[in-house]
Amino acid sequence: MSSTSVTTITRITVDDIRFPTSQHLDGSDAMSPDPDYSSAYVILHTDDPLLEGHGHSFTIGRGTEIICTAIKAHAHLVIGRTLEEFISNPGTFWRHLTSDSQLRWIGPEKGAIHLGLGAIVNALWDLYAKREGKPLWKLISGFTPEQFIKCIDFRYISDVLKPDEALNMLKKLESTKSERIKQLEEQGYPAYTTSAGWLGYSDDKIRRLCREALNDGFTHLKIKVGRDLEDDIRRIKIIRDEVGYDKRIMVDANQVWDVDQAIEWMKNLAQFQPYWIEEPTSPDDILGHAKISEALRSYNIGVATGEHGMNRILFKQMLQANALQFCQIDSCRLGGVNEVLAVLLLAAKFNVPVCPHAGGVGLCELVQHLSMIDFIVVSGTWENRITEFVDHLHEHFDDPCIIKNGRYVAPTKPGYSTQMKDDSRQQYSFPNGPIWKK
Ligand SMILES: C[C@H](O)[C@@H](O)[C@@H](O)[C@H](O)C(=O)O
Ligand SMILES: [Mg+2]
Repeated sequence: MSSTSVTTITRITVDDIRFPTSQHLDGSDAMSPDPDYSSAYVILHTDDPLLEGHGHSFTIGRGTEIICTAIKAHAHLVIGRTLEEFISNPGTFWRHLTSDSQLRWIGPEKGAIHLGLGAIVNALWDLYAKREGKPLWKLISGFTPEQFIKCIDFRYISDVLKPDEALNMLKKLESTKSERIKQLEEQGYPAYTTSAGWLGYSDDKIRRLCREALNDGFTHLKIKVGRDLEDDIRRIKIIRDEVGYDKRIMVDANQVWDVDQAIEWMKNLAQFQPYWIEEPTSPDDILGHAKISEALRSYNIGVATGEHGMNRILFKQMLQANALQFCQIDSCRLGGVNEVLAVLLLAAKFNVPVCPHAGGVGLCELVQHLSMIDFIVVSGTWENRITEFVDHLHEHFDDPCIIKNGRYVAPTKPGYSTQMKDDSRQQYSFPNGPIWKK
């Protein structure tokens, strides 16, 4: 801690912010044909007028008001608390936030209440990082293994990963951390793009965006599938035609299939050598994912899932059951940074690469920090790891992510890159902002 003063959280403000992305079918997939990328947005105000923590949870339009209410329901758990309480034991503070005896009933640790929690927790980390004058990835990379462990609530995962074991994993990588920080600052973190692959895009637009992706240095592209097999085959052919076979293509079905249907459909797409199939079926179906993984192994197609992974317990079981080959943490679906760190550790223990879900609005800004922490502190490698990037709505952020040559450039501004511009928050405020009044 760089300062000895005490900072108290005095009030919170919550905003419902929606972008009309459905107009151009940006973000469209087989399950969500018309998403309006949105943010349930919270500001933690403090008794220091110059210090605020900003956080948000990603939604796709209707229902954002429910997450805003869920955020407000946590207000009594943070107002009057000090930043120093959070800093001195972030894991205990996280347990406090998830343990309200009545709120728990509408979770626990899942659904709307957990999305609300994620926004608050992300805002706390933004506040902490801003106070320390560091970007979040650098703040956490600078923690001792003991400090890192203190961020995590091991309840419900200690049967698989005990704090002592996690501590030893982190200690093994401690002496080489500075080399990785240097590598990261020089080269950036590997990314892939989904910008070309939305289901509602025309063939011409797909072709143009594929070319742009190659020009921008991307080597991995993701596209949406699952609405119609013939259409999938036609669209993947276009993309293979544009990018060739030395680039990797991932496909994403956004939960539309039954388990056996997923296997059959993917056998039909195997000729195009997809690297992974993402969300082939219900995000809660651990054994279903295991069956799909097993069936597609000989085709060299991995299963990726996690953007709807509600908590660390689900990830624990997915990993135990060999149900995923790519672990897609989501910075808002999980209960913010603390729970993400738990899942990073679990994935490292099972030797499964973490390839975060991003896109949306503001998710790229957040997950870049998490991948960087994974690289420097937890897994110690970026081998087989790529973080999603989608080129939408970055202009609304104070510290937008930067992609250079297909890689995320390490952020340098203090905070968690969560802060949206005041003007954007006003313009896109739902339903009374000027954009929605039109
Ligand atoms: C509705 C959204 O755009 C999703 O399609 C998107 O998050 C997607 O699953 C992704 O992996 O980027
Ligand atoms: Mg997806």
